[in-house]
Amino acid sequence: MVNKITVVGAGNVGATTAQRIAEKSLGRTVVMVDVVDGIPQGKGLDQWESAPVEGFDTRVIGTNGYEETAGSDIVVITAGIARKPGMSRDDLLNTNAGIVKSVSEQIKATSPNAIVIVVSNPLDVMCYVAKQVTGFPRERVIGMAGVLDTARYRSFIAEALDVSVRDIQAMVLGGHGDTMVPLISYTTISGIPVTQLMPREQLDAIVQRARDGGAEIVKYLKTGSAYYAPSSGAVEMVEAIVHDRKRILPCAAWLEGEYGLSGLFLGVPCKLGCNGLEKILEIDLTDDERAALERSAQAVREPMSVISL
Ligand SMILES: NC(=O)C1=CN([C@@H]2O[C@H](COP(=O)(O)OP(=O)(O)OC[C@H]3O[C@@H](n4cnc5c(N)ncnc54)[C@H](O)[C@@H]3O)[C@@H](O)[C@H]2O)C=CC1
Ligand SMILES: O=C([O-])CC(=O)C(=O)O
Repeated sequence: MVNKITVVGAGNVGATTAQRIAEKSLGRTVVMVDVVDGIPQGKGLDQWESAPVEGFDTRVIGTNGYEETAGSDIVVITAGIARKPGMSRDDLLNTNAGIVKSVSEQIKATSPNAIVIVVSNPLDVMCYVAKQVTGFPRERVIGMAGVLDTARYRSFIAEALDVSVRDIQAMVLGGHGDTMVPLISYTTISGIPVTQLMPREQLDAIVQRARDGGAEIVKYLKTGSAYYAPSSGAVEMVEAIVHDRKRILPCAAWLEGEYGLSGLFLGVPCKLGCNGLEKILEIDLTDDERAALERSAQAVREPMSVISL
């Protein structure tokens, strides 16, 4: 385990992330920070009181300031507003850019060596804000979206084929929005190409459902967006880093020429280990997949261009 993991934002995603980190004993201490007085303190205490039953020794604390977060090994940023029915993730842009900017300034000042995992939406642009404001190298600013989008895609395929989710290998690349790029050519069931087990029409419907996966939950919840699967996604990345697993996971990474793209965050296959982003894998894509990735990049560049930092 590492010494300290901070989760900024003690709302739905943040609090669930903190509890999952504690239950997996990934850090000696988990610090939850939020601007609302009492919420991180109350949730942190409540989580710590679950420790004797769950059997973890990770101390969970909540605070409104950054003193207790000083020297964190990993910081997960979940601060920001969530969308409601009828909104796109880009509708959160201005509000969340301000929030992620102020959070990033605090992280830079108090945890200058941290690896930052961004969750706040619109994800790819918020990663850019965090990287610009902290000035951290790209190895230490990584976005969570691909793991979630892929988990949704995998869960739908497992359900349709009535097989274990464990046996579905897949990757969803691109931005975390309507233009995300599920890679059918790399989707296998224990090594068997999915196209051998499912008619193309059914697969296309699953791809579309995965793309709309966030909106599907928003429609049900009405007051906010998904948090169980998103927190699982963030914690899978934390775990890969804490245990130096060298996992290959789809994450938002700052591109410097990979896939012919530069100067933006986009979901690509990444190797995660104790140094954070250790490598971006450049895999072969079909012409359609490459074109879809380029469209997705364009959809990230547009909101990026209107924010001022
Ligand atoms: N990347 C992804 O795949 C996903 C991203 N999200 C995004 O994560 C964010 C959080 O979602 P939820 O937890 O459901 O929202 P929430 O509303 O339940 O929690 C957000 C929390 O952030 C806090 N906050 C606001 N400003 C802050 C600041 N300056 N410092 C610290 N805390 C601050 C709020 O007080 C609130 O407790 C949203 O932007 C949402 O769109 C959610 C799910 C998946
Ligand atoms: O849909 C949203 O706004 C939250 C999110 O990013 C997701 O659940 O994929």
